[in-house]
Amino acid sequence: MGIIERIKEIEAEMARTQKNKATEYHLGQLKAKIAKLRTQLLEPPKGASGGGEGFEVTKYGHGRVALIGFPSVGKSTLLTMLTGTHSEAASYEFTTLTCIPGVIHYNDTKIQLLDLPGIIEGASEGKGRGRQVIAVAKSSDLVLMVLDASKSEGHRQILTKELEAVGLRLNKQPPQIYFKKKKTGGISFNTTAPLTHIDEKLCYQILHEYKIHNAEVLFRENATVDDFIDVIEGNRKYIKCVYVYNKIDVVGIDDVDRLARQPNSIVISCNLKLNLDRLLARMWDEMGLVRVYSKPQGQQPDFDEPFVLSSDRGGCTVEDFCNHVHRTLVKDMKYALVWGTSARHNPQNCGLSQHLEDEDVVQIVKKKERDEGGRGRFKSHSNAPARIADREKKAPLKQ
Ligand SMILES: Nc1nc2c(ncn2[C@@H]2O[C@H](COP(=O)(O)OP(=O)(O)OP(=O)(O)O)[C@@H](O)[C@H]2O)c(=O)[nH]1
Ligand SMILES: [K+]
Ligand SMILES: [Mg+2]
Repeated sequence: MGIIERIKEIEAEMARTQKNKATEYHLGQLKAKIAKLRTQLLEPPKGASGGGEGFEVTKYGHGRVALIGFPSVGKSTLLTMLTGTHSEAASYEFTTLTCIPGVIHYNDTKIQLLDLPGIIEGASEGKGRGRQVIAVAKSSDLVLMVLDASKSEGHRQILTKELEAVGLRLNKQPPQIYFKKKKTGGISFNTTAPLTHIDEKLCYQILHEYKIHNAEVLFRENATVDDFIDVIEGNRKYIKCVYVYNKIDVVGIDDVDRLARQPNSIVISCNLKLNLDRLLARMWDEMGLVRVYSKPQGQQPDFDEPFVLSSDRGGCTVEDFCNHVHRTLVKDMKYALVWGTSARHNPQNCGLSQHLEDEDVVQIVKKKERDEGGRGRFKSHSNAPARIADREKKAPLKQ
């Protein structure tokens, strides 16, 4: 029997099994069995080299966003509208057959947007080009799940399930569970929060299923069986997802209103160019990018060329900023002067661990240099983002 058939069989058994206290342990074990099989399914066949032809696109810009959705929901139309890069759009399904990259220029940053072939139910098991498409989704910082506002609302659940089946976790934080395999010593089980979904015995059973007999387990939150399995598997990818309902030009206002109120959702129409600005702003917010302007001593900062940091990737402390500018800067820094929302007063004298916020201005004072001690001040720069100009009015940027 193949892996997919075995997964189906276990799923059927789970569906037959009533959920109650007596079956809880058995169900937990079945969940672990499925998770193990799915992981096997994802392993590339022996001797295969990569696989996803046409799908390996080089990363570019400050972040990557993938367009995921059923066929003909308008992914390619959207890519063309947002990036100006043409991607063939047509009324028949599977118009797009590979990964088409485009670039969004927004807030002085560049975001790579990837158009992809449509995926269908069963994608996670290799139907269509599902596996390659999902691999691209996994490599992204944000998924835009494009949905057709006029089609079944079940599509959202089906696609979410497909992505979860291959280890993607949408709009979720990693579970607060410490887990470490050991060589000896048996299982040590501790918890700092009351557990209502799982108990020690069930944890042991799941670990047994994984043939793990020595490990340290610490639950720091009221996590579920699924959370625990995710932590054991360890290969989960936690990624943000915005559900984009396109084609609202063909549905009634009541439907538009209902869809717009779904969690993490936005409604748009490519045909009528409706709400595309809001989509861009939303995307920007979700990416959590932090623009930092570098100020050379005694000069204006260059407000056209931010250094772009990210709290999700690489971090956004003064140290991360230094590493962006030059690899020896951390070593040479005496302290940093920071203007902006992260500063308690302007400028604040900061160390390497200071967390920077979007549109902060940073001057690195090197060990050998003497800081200018309040000489000169910023003139508001013609291209300066409004927030910085405002801030300057309130608290002039000295130094
Ligand atoms: N009514 C309406 N039609 C749209 C809208 N956006 C796209 N379409 C149409 O939907 C059809 C499919 O668009 P595509 O951009 O090819 O969709 P896709 O998701 O890239 O499709 P595949 O590549 O085949 O998966 C085309 O006929 C588009 O003109 C919209 O906002 N409203
Ligand atoms: K199409
Ligand atoms: Mg397409």
